[in-house]
Amino acid sequence: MNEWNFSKEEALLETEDLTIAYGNEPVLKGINMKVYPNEIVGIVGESGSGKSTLARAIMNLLPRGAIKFSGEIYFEGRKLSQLKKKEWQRLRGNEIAMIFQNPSGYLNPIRRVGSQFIESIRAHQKITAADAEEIAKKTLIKMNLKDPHRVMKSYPFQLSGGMNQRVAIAMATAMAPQLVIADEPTSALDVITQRIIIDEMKNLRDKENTSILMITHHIACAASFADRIIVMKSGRIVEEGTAEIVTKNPLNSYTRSLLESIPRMRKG
Ligand SMILES: Nc1ncnc2c1ncn2[C@@H]1O[C@H](COP(=O)(O)OP(=O)(O)OP(=O)(O)O)[C@@H](O)[C@H]1O
Repeated sequence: MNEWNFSKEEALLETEDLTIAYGNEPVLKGINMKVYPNEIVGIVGESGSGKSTLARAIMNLLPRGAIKFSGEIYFEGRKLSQLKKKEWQRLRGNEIAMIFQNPSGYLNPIRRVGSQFIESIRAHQKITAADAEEIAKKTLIKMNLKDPHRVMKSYPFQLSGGMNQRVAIAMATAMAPQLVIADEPTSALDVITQRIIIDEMKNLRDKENTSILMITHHIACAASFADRIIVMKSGRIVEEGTAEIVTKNPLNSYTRSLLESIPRMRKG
């Protein structure tokens, strides 16, 4: 049992009646969802359905003063609203890591990738710079960056967008956090690299028991990756279930329309 008295039978992450508004109209309306240990959950829905707001709310990255927020978020049974600044620093990166659609918010443009990566590892683990460099290079190789030495020596602007995104994913996953929240992490990557990244994230789950909350527009992508799918529309959860049931036997007409759009896109 850890310091938070968390039992592994419980959800790792849970939202309770989470409602968030930027103005008067809520963009999340009473969201109740859970992610269990060692589970991959896909959140799908059209643009504007509130997926990113949900991810940022979990990471406490919303401008609290500028939003209306009600409900609660629990991580390992603990109310996140009660965490102090220091506890948030430990939680982010160590226990929950987020991968954004665009790595530019993550990487400092005027520092070499290697020093940023080594520093981020050493912020979470008491090891030498040489050991941190070893971990960083191994993680970069896993992300199909075949020349980790060159990547470590480069500034972000010397790498392609897809390479920077893989660096960001490597940095987020190097410490094997308990939960990775990935917001459209592979949308800027070519299909082969997408497959490698997805397989690597599955590996992380299998080897380190990391849970993954993956946000995507594409229900087909979620179906190939997730154990469970949550479908969101206009700030509400309209359907959820195992990936197999949701894709083979969807109950909601919106889920059916997402599924029907897959062959239409291929034909176009
Ligand atoms: N900082 C903000 N200020 C005001 N409104 C916002 C802000 N961020 C998001 N919104 C609004 O909240 C709603 C939900 O946006 P959100 O980005 O969470 O949706 P999404 O499902 O992630 O969309 P996408 O797939 O396009 O990223 C949208 O109507 C959006 O315009």
